[in-house]
Amino acid sequence: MLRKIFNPARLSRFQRTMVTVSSSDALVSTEVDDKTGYATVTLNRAPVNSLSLELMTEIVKTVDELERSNIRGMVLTSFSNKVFCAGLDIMEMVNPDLDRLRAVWTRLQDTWASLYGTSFPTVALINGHAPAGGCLLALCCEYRVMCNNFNIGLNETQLGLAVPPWLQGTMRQTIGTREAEIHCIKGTMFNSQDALKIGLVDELAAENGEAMQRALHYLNTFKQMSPYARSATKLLMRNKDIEDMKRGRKEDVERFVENVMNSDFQNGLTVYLQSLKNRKNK
Ligand SMILES: CCCCCCCCCCC/C=C/C(=O)SCCNC(=O)CCNC(=O)[C@H](O)C(C)(C)COP(=O)(O)OP(=O)(O)OC[C@H]1O[C@@H](n2cnc3c(N)ncnc32)[C@H](O)[C@@H]1OP(=O)(O)O
Repeated sequence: MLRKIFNPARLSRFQRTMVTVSSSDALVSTEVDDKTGYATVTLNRAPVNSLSLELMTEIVKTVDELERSNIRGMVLTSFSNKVFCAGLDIMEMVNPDLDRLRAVWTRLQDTWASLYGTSFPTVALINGHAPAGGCLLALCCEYRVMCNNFNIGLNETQLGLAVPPWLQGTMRQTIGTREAEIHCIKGTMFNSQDALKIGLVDELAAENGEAMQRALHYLNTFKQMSPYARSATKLLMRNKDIEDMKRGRKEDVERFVENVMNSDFQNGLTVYLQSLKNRKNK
């Protein structure tokens, strides 16, 4: 069954919808161009947009609001021109409170489902590094434009985390089964050129302005197309994955909690955090 379908009857409402901008201290800010109907959603959590419970809650809220306002497309990007998103906030996993840890994983599932299942077209403008959960955000979008000289990939296994089945599936869909298996297991991080070669991203750009032009070009390809046919086709392709995730979500949360509470994982995390700091001090 289709979960959400673009409703052309609601278009007239959209045409009256004007520019929306969130407050300057918001974790996620949104601007809608009233001429094109395209929203630019900017992740705004300094320094590296790591996915805390609060940031993920804002992402889900933003996508839900955009879904209700009938925009014609969305570009997801970062305030920083160095890091698109550094993945899950590692601090959420250090000696965590169990209820909050469960909420974090549940919200990551929600973030994936809402971004992956938008009726409108989505482009990730990857203007910085995108490890793990950062790569996940990009994979949820339909199209990926990446700036040169950054890294992207699902490096969870390098951190001692297993990649959940729904995230593996999104990777499989993007780069194919064989490559997804190899690179999820290895936890490969790709530089921009290699990410393009393997199909993890669709286009490269020298800088942000060019990346935005390429992102808008993708959105413009749907200008003359029936929004109904477009979104119905997308959702018919994606809804089964979302339903599958929802069916197994409780077990998925418990696997994550077990993984994180394991003492080897906690020890590894301390070493990993220290290695991040040492790298910085070099
Ligand atoms: C079968 C089912 C099993 C269930 C189990 C499931 C588990 C699967 C999990 C799958 C989902 C996703 C998981 C994740 O996302 S884990 C997080 C992975 N992220 C990383 O490894 C990124 C680490 N960071 C970096 O590599 C670099 O910081 C980066 C390249 C992103 C940027 O480098 P840069 O030099 O610009 O910045 P700094 O390294 O100096 O960082 C600035 C400060 O930010 C802190 N930082 C960085 N990343 C994170 C993070 N992810 N969380 C929290 N904090 C982060 C860093 O320590 C610096 O802090 P200080 O200024 O205080 O030193």
